[in-house]
Amino acid sequence: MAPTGTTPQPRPIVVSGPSGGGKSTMITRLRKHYPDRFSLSVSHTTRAPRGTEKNGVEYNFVTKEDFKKLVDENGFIEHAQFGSNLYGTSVQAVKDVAEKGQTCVLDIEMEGVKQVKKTDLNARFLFLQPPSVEVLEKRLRGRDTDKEEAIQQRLKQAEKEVEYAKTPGVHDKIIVNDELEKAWAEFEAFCVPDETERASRKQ
Ligand SMILES: Nc1ncnc2c1ncn2[C@@H]1O[C@H](COP(=O)(O)OP(=O)(O)OP(=O)(O)O)[C@@H](O)[C@H]1O
Repeated sequence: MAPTGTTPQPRPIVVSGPSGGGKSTMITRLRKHYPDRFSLSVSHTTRAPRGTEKNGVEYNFVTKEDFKKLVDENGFIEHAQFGSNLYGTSVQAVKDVAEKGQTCVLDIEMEGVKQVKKTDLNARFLFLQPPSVEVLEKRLRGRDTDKEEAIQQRLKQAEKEVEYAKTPGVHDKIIVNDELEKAWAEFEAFCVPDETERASRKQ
């Protein structure tokens, strides 16, 4: 149910951490157990809708002109170009989730975290840290999704992410993703602080 009157809107949760740190693993699990409570934001794109895709559902479909205008207005948390198309997560898209009474979960990298901190989103910040560079490398290889060059690049970027995460006050919670079940329990407790609610989650 959408919040009314003085009911505070759910605060977005920003999940960051090195690529391969386990963000997708945790967020997928969270959404499976709490499908009505958590939601992802709808991204903007300048590519054309495909098939049955609807504006505002799969994406917010916009023109290049409108996209660039929003960039100039600092309306994006993150944006990037893939091929000839632009994609981005807007501040408003995150607010839209909160306005529906759901907690928006954002999976973003360091620069995005800094950007969120400049907004009025009042987010909570969680950092997923791999136990070591060696373990991270093993997981990235085990995932079998990246070429060698991409793995090396991700490991280099990981060092920067971990360094930034050491800045006092940047994150509300740092979880070392060593043993999956232990990390999940900490992750779940941060996202759903209420024990009773956790006890009645969907299986
Ligand atoms: N605690 C864990 N123990 C062992 N393997 C794990 C653990 N957590 C995640 N993994 C595995 O590590 C790999 C990377 O995890 P995942 O894809 O969730 O990372 P990510 O942070 O979402 O990465 P990206 O930012 O690149 O999307 C996956 O194959 C996942 O199954």
